[in-house]
Amino acid sequence: MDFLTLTGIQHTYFTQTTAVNALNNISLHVQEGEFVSFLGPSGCGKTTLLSIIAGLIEPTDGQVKLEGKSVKDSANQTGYMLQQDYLFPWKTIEENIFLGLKISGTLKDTKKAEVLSLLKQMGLENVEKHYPKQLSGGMRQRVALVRTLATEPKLLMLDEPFSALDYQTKLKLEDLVSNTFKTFGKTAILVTHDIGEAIAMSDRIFLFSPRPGRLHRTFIIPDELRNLSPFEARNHPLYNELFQTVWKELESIEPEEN
Ligand SMILES: Nc1ncnc2c1ncn2[C@@H]1O[C@H](COP(=O)(O)OP(=O)(O)OP(=O)(O)O)[C@@H](O)[C@H]1O
Repeated sequence: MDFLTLTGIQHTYFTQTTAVNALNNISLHVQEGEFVSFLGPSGCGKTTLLSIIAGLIEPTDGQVKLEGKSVKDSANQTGYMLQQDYLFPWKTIEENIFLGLKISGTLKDTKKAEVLSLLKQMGLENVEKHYPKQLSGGMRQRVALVRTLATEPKLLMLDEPFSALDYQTKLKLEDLVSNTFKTFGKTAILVTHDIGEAIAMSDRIFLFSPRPGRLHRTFIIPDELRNLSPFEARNHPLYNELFQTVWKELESIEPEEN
C-alpha cells in the first residue's frame, strides 16, 4: 500500500469577484520513507497542495489518503517546517520545543530527554534556557526542526524552509535535515523553487506547470546522487546533467488556458 495517495485533486478558490483555478487533476503516490520535492513556478499551487495534503483545505474535487485513511481522519499526523521559524519569542528554546508535546499531554521525562538529545545532535548545545532572539537564523531553524520532530509526525511538510537563510547556512542545513530524515526514516515533502535543492535532497521530484498547477513530469533521482549527502551530490557530474534537464523542462512548459 502506498503511504500517501493523491487522486484527481482539483482546487478552485472562490473570491467575491472571481474563481481562481489553482490545481487541476493531480494524482501521485509517495512511499513511506521517501523524500519528494514539489518544484514549480510561483503560483502553480504548491502551497495549496501541501495544505490539502495536511487536511487544512478541503479540495474542490479528489481524495488524499494517508496510510489508506482520509487525511480528515488522520489529524496531527503531519509536521511543518516553514520559511519562518515561528518560535514564540517570549518562550525559551526548551519551552518552544516542548510546547506541542505539552499541548498533546505527552511530555514525559523520557521524551524530554530524547528531545533534548536531538537538540544536541543538531549542534545546539546549552541553548535550552536561551530565547529565540539570542540565536542566529540557522540555529532557530534547527530549533524549529527539533520542535517539529518532537511530536513524531508521520509526514513532514517543508515549505521553502531554507529560502530565508544565507547560502552557506542553507547548504549546511540541507545536509542536516537530509541526514536526520534518513536516520529516522521520515517521509517528507519539500516545496521549493530551487532546482538544485530539489535534486540534491530528493528521491523524486514532481514538476508542476504554471497555474492551474498540473503534474507535468516526475524525475527519479539516480542512486548515485541519492546515496550522497546534498552537499556531495552538488559536486557530482550527474547533478549538473540533471539540473540542465530539469531547467530545460521548466522553461518549456506552456501555461494552460484557464
Ligand atoms: N485564499 C486564496 N484565495 C484566492 N486565491 C488564492 C488563495 N490562496 C492562493 N491563491 C491563488 O492560488 C494560486 C496558487 O497559490 P499557491 O500559494 O498555492 O502557489 P505556490 O506555487 O505555492 O506559489 P509560491 O511559490 O509563490 O508560494 C495562486 O494564483 C494564488 O494567487
